[in-house]
Amino acid sequence: MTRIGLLGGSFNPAHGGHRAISLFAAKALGLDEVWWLVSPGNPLKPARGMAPLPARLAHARKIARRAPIRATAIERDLRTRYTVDTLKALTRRYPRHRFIWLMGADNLAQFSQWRDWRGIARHMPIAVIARPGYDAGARGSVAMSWLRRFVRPARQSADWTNWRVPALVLLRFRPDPRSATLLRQADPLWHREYEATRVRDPLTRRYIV
Ligand SMILES: Nc1ncnc2c1ncn2[C@@H]1O[C@H](COP(=O)(O)OP(=O)(O)OP(=O)(O)O)[C@@H](O)[C@H]1O
Ligand SMILES: O=C(O)c1ccc[n+]([C@@H]2O[C@H](COP(=O)([O-])O)[C@@H](O)[C@H]2O)c1
Repeated sequence: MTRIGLLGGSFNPAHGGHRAISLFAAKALGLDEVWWLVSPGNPLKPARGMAPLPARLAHARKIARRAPIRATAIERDLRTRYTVDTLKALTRRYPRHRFIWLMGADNLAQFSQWRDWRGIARHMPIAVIARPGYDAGARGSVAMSWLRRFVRPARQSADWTNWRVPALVLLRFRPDPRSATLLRQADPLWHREYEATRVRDPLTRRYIV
């Protein structure tokens, strides 16, 4: 049984914070791999200012190098945009893998706006990673008022494959202030260097265009 953590995101661009939280979650949860699901387009975010998918994937693959992290654009292949649909499709496609959904506290704060968010929680366990500036908002969020009753102690994290869903664990991690917003402010054209890059998806083996 392969234990996989799924970190969905725009990765516009990927950064060391993604890598650090993934390695931390992998250790805390005893994961074999973390898959970064580089989104073709977050349904709640405007397409404007979003770098092309091949550039985001190529850069994510670079940031993930030499770590047990696979950056993939598999949602393009699955033709899913909403996380609930992606998770169902992935568990169908990989029946021998066990998956846990990973997200930063900023995503938990808005989680109740996601399509069928309770369905996501019923489908697989969730691990939320602390993020500077967002932890209070996450704790007081609409989603948390329902999820609170399913919270598991962090000291039991490694046992997540035996949890009955819904199950949520809050992972304390040394605050990591890095963000894609800050990187875009510093260099809005960060994706320029990937214009002519051909990038192959490590899971589907297809070239992403
Ligand atoms: N520094 C961080 N600490 C904790 N979680 C993080 C951090 N950076 C990103 N994440 C989490 O990684 C996932 C993907 O993040 P995303 O690609 O949106 O990057 P971001 O830095 O949050 O981007 P943006 O600033 O554009 O919103 C989300 O679940 C997000 O909460
Ligand atoms: O399914 C939804 O309704 C939904 C709404 C907003 C965001 N998401 C997912 O949340 C993940 C984080 O997105 P982002 O843009 O905040 O990095 C990414 O996998 C998105 O597809 C999903």
